[in-house]
Amino acid sequence: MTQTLRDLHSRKRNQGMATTPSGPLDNSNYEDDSFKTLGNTTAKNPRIVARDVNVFYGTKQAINNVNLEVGREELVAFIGPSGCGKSTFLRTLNRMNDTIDNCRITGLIELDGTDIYSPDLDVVELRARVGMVFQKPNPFPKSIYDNIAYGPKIHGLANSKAEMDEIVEAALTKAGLWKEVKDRLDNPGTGLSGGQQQRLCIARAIAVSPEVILMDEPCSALDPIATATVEELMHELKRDYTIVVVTHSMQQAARVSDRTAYFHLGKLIEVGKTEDIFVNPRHQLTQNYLTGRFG
Ligand SMILES: Nc1ncnc2c1ncn2[C@@H]1O[C@H](COP(=O)(O)OP(=O)(O)OP(=O)(O)O)[C@@H](O)[C@H]1O
Repeated sequence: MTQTLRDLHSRKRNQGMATTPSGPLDNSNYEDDSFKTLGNTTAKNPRIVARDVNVFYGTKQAINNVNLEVGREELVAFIGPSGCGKSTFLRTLNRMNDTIDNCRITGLIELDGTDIYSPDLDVVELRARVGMVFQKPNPFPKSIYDNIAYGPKIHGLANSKAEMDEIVEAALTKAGLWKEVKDRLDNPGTGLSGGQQQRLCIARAIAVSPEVILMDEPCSALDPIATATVEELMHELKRDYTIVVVTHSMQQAARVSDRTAYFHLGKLIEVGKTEDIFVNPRHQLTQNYLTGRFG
């Protein structure tokens, strides 16, 4: 069942509570070195653990001392004003920032207890375990079948054509696309609609059996109907995968996520159950963002 902002607020009203925060908001200055993220940054049974993470582009600091855990079978949304560091932090989780020349990261990020920045870690394998879906659907200029088969081929996941067929069908089925494309697997992936292309990219990530799927504004190039389909899919997928999604849409965060993390100028200001963040934000900055006072 998806939840909407209206659901969250009406549930609150039905409980006889105001929809404005019940307690005084915290105004602590996030620029102070002593500032600590409000809310519970830990997760039961964490799959991802980030400790004291800082990210620099040259001399500019984009992420400042972020601590966060993400649990298995959990969908966490990153929200916050443009430029606050959501995408930068997301990219630290599968070392996509490695591709940016002047980017430097300090701190610790673990996936299932393994330091992903360890020098002997295989980054290609890491990016299969932590897949990524981007803002703009980016299918390869290949057939629908080959888009999915590409990763499993590289990672040697199939011993025969029959096994590869099974992987392709399973990934497309999980991404809710099989029925729509099963009769045209040889057609180019780029010929699909925007929403279908995005589901193809999700299927491509799934095909290499990841543990985590990172999504960077996955619906921002999609129309509302394609967005709804992808959001439904996110709901389905969180049963099997840990998902972290960056979104500019507060409605989307409210609809799909279990926990929400609010970033502001490189700091993780507040994190908590999505319902709590939306109905009872604890920091003034979070409330300002949620009520549209900035961002
Ligand atoms: N490759 C880069 N080189 C230098 N600075 C960068 C680079 N990428 C991002 N930044 C800067 O780092 C800060 C965080 O950017 P980031 O893209 O992570 O924010 P964001 O919250 O995802 O923004 P948006 O919502 O607009 O996508 C910004 O000040 C941005 O200008």
